[in-house]
Amino acid sequence: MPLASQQFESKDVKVQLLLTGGYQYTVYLKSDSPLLHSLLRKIVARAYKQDSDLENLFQIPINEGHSVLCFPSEHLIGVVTEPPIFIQQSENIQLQNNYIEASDYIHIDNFLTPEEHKRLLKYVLEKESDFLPSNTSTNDINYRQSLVLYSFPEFSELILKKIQAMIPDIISKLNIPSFSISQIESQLTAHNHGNYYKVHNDNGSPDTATRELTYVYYFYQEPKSFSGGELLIYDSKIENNIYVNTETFKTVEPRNNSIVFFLSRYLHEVLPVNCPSQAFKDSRFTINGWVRR
Ligand SMILES: O=C(O)CCC(=O)C(=O)O
Ligand SMILES: [Fe+2]
Repeated sequence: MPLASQQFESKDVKVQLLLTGGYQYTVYLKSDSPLLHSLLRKIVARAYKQDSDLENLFQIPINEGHSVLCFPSEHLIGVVTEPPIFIQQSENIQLQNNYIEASDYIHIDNFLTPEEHKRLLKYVLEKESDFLPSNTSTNDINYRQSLVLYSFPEFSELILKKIQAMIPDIISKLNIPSFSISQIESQLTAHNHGNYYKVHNDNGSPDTATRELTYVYYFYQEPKSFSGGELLIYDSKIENNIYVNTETFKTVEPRNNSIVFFLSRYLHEVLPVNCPSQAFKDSRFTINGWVRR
């Protein structure tokens, strides 16, 4: 049972146990504790009617270890966690410990026509003063450095239409279950000298949980005036029932006028960009976003 998280630091979680007969108990567990994961696995097993080799008896120390709460596992009907822990309901529900899932991506060149590409570059340079420093859902200032333009109506419609038309083919090439699209988000970014985005996934919080696919369209002015800025997409494995990245990854070169698609749950990062001129016009530009189910 993969849990949707990547930066899963060990921290306290308030866990309310809902038992048959209307009984409720609140316990505090570490987010990476095997007991918490057993409780969540039990809920998933119930949901998917997969009762297997899971624990039959829970014994949970309470009152600072002076008492123990025991109950048969079939009496557990739900858990309320604070902060929220979302269980990723994916096609990989049977992934086992030590199984390595190789990441996959589709990279397509010549996404825009030369004329559209030229127009987009001109547009972006005119909008330089509207770009804002980027942030992350955790507001960690050292996690991501780049500039973002959130509104670019002159281009977003064109891009979104093209992407929407490509999705059935992308789903088939990535060999993932089909889903109906509820929304396609987009933003425009500029990575200049020293900018980066550390390892993250794109759907690990409650408000991003329905993101299925990430796309990134790369464009820049020729001759290319930066190096670096490669996108690394990590392979994943399940460790203590949590998705974590392995040491292995695929490297995506941010080729001019190309677009890449991959699963939003994959861990990925943008390596630092080296742009000696530090001029905005020489940035590594992207239009990127997410296809939601
Ligand atoms: O710029 C890229 O290559 C990826 C950006 C990214 O991962 C994101 O914005 O979530
Ligand atoms: Fe991302």
